[in-house]
Amino acid sequence: MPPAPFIPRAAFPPLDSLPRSYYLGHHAAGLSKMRSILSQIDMVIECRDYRIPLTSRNPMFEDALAGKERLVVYTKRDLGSGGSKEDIEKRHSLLRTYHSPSPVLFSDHKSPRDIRLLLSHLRAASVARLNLTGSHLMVVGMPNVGKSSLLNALRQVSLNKGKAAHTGAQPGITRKIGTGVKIIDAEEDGGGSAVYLLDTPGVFIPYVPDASAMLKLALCGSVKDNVIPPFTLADYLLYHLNLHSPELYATYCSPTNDIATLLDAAAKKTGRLMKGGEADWEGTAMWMIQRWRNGFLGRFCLDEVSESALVAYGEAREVAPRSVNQMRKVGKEVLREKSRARRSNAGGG
Ligand SMILES: Nc1nc2c(ncn2[C@@H]2O[C@H](COP(=O)(O)OP(=O)(O)OP(=O)(O)O)[C@@H](O)[C@H]2O)c(=O)[nH]1
Repeated sequence: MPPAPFIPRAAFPPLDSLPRSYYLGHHAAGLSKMRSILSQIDMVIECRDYRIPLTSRNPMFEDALAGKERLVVYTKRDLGSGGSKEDIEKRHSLLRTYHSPSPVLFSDHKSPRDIRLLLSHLRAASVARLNLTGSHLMVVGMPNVGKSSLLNALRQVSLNKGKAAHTGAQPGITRKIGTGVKIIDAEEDGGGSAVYLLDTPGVFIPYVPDASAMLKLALCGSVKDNVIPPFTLADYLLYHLNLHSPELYATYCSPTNDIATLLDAAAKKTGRLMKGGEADWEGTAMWMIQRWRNGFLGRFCLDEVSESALVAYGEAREVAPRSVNQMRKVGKEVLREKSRARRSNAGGG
């Protein structure tokens, strides 16, 4: 008798005890500073992660930076662009319509073509502004979405200059708003004034109401890796790998819905063993998550981008202003709670 076909999990088990916040002091301070300098800014570039186009939206930006010319850039395009050309074009077209009238661009920071397209958009917008003192732009987005990498890439391709901003694989590398960095030189004969870009710290959402959204954000690196246990995150990754193709981990084991089986097999194969020969689950889970983040374990989106998903998302957005206020309240409470805990730790120890 042939073996029964493998059936992936249709849903990830609910995790009520999962942390739902990663709102830090420098996030709140960064957002407040952005608000205070907004009048000096001509355009906001809002970065979102291509793998989670809906989940990486931070409604607080829309609230705090409302009324400014806005460009949406989907970063890390290369990490989510598996699938057919038609599928990718359909996804892009849906996202463009969804954000209209704000323009939308997709970028891989290592693709000179993507960066040149972005530069020509920024140059055209700057020419239209007729601003003799130069255009001043600000890049915003969730932690680790790729803001500083984008700034460096724009500067490198446009001016052939080295890194101006620190980047890293963990969130929170940029913690303060510095000064604008030139990314486009002024051109003579009315060709446009110089363009400066201001990097900002990533800002997380004070409270993520949906556990699966928290898992997606953590898997994409918006949350520090000690917030969600690596075993849970690897299990969530396995859930998505199975929805795409169990072939993605075929070098380690046959299709499975059991993360322990996959971690045991991968640990054995890669030598991630502890004393006594037992598999190092935590180390192997982290290694597997990094492999996916670097594009070596499938390149796919975690958010579904379809007409119906966008309609459902748009309906949820209708209530956004109220939720933003609620989120702010929860965010403040989270910060208060943290400082209370710090004080009582200091007092007790
Ligand atoms: N594959 C790929 N990786 C990217 C891309 N853009 C950024 N990265 C990587 O993503 C990680 C985070 O990039 P950063 O530019 O530091 O992110 P950030 O948004 O400035 O982070 P914060 O400091 O938390 O605000 C780094 O490891 C980058 O190399 C991209 O387009 N493709």
